[in-house]
Amino acid sequence: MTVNKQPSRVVVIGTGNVGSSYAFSLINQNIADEMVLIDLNKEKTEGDAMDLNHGVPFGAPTKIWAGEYADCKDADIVVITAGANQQPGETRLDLIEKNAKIFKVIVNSVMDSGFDGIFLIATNPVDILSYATWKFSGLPMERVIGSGTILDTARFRFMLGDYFGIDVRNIHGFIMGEHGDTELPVWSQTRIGSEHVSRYMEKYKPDATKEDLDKIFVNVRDAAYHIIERKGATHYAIAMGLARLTRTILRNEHSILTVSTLLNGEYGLDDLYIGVPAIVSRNGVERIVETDLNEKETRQLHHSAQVLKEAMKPVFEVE
Ligand SMILES: NC(=O)C1=CN([C@@H]2O[C@H](COP(=O)(O)OP(=O)(O)OC[C@H]3O[C@@H](n4cnc5c(N)ncnc54)[C@H](O)[C@@H]3O)[C@@H](O)[C@H]2O)C=CC1
Ligand SMILES: CC(=O)C(=O)O
Repeated sequence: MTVNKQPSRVVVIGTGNVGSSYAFSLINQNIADEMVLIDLNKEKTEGDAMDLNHGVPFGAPTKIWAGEYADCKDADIVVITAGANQQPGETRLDLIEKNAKIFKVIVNSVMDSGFDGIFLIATNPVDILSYATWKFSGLPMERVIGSGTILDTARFRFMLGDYFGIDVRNIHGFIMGEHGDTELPVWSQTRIGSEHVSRYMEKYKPDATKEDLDKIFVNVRDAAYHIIERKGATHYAIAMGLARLTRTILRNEHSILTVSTLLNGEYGLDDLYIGVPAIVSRNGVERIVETDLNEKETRQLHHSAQVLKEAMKPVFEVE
């Protein structure tokens, strides 16, 4: 039998908490044929590559090495998880100046290799750095994808599942907007199985209250602060979310995920990256699925966009 399929290659730039957890998720889920690790700290990537390679016999055949920017040339996906993370009390937007500078160098180095694939961005503030990557790279918008509110949506579904005692896979709801303090829960579209959440409460959980749901959202929004206070960083859940995104791209799954993508008039907004439900496939973002929002949700989304646009200004100072 002749196997002539090109191996799929993922390059991870920034192998700190998030990047190394992502690499670990990827080999555990048999998602890519090749994985290249790049970091300012070359010794660490060498150590990570050795350690991960020693796990391959327990998992799937993946070729892993500590690489160089030249390795991005043949990559299907470059995932950027490099840069500063939040210290206790810091917001994601506080990281903009430091990380925009780092991104200018990284994105230029990737593009100099001849890279022509898809960027996945996780570094914060993720919406602004996704926009910056789109600008710096010159790639079409569908091939620059931010992790957006995939993690917030996962937290929302997990916490609602926990509250209602229902399998998280039957909780259908999402968080939109900035991956940060101005994000919003889309209650008008939140369902438990086939029932709208408010109808489900009336029928099956009369002791549930709107105040409880409001508290759940606050815990979702502030989850990163709660985790960072306790352990200094968050990384496992986002790593699994990035692996999910990688899989939907490499396997052309056409999944609807709340990624950060460029708006061009959708929701009455344009020229910014922000978290919205979109179909993701082998071509990247196929289409934004413009969901019906009620008046309050529309107002909240516009507020989130306004805060992001204001915070985006320093990105252009490093251009
Ligand atoms: N989008 C999301 O949902 C999430 C985003 N994050 C963000 O991910 C980012 C990374 O967080 P951690 O992994 O905890 O940080 P970390 O400090 O553990 O790792 C960052 C890595 O980037 C490397 N790095 C810095 N500058 C570089 C450059 N110019 N080239 C190559 N490598 C470089 C560092 O050497 C380090 O290994 C942060 O911005 C954090 O806020 C974290 C969790 C969730
Ligand atoms: C750090 C971060 O962005 C998060 O855990 O949501």
